[in-house]
Amino acid sequence: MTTVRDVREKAGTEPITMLTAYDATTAAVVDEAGIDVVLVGDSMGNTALGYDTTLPVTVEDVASRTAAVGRATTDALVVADMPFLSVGVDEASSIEHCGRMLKEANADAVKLESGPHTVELTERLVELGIPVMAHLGLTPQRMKETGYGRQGTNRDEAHGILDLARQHEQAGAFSLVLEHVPANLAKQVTQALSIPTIGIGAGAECDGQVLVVDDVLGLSDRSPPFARQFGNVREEMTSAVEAYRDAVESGEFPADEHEHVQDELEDLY
Ligand SMILES: Nc1nc(=O)c2c([nH]1)NC[C@@H]1CN(c3ccc(C(=O)N[C@@H](CCC(=O)O)C(=O)O)cc3)CN21
Ligand SMILES: CC(C)C(=O)C(=O)O
Ligand SMILES: [Mg+2]
Repeated sequence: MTTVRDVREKAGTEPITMLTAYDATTAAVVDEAGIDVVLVGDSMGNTALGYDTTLPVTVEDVASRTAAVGRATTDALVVADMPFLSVGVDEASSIEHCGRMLKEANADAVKLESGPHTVELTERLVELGIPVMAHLGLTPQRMKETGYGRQGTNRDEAHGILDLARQHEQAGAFSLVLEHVPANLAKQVTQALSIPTIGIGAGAECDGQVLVVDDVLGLSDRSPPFARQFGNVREEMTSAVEAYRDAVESGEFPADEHEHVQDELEDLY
């Protein structure tokens, strides 16, 4: 069982591995492969749920997927990614939504897309016993405002990210995702913090790395420029489904070994 303490203590020692999963089958594969952290990402909006963005994803979507992932996971830490507007609107509903992930969905921690508005909230959640992973740089829930481009590309923006990183560490976050920022910014944030940084499109100097599992497997129709495809699962799936279709259409499936004949059922009429 990986704990938030294990993850925190890995900072500056061995690399932390994190991948998303949105269902029990995929989570079992990720867990058995020895990945440290399974993130039930709101990227399920773009992947499992078929939306164009993460914005329509609900607390219910993340809670039910987190519960499924948790049932299939024995070793990895399970982190629920809080969807758009589930936190930050007001303190009480933010705490309630995050609390549901631990109480109902059995998550080990929550991740919040962070900003100036999540510093006090992070402190309050941690105080209540809800571990928080922070997330800075590209925060896709703000895509209407920022687009999907690289963040922290000028000194002002970079200082803003470094500052917020420090504030979230101070507030008690146990780790920080840095998304789509220059490698030299991610390196300096990593050096400035004692909690681990987990990068996605943030260079090699973070304490860990995360990617969307569909991108890693080769399941996505579109992937960000920073992702790497490590397999061809979509091709594998396509060839299996086509082989099934061909076998049914040709009468080759089901064959004798897949059917059962009961003697006394001959001559029913
Ligand atoms: N499958 C998948 N993988 C992801 O990594 C991912 C999701 N979905 N959904 C949620 C967010 C969205 N992400 C994205 C999506 C697109 C770019 C991208 O194409 N960036 C280009 C174009 C920038 C622009 O449009 O301005 C770039 O060059 O930065 C980056 C991150 C990362 N996340
Ligand atoms: C890519 C990670 C960091 C994420 O937030 C997600 O998958 O939703
Ligand atoms: Mg997310």
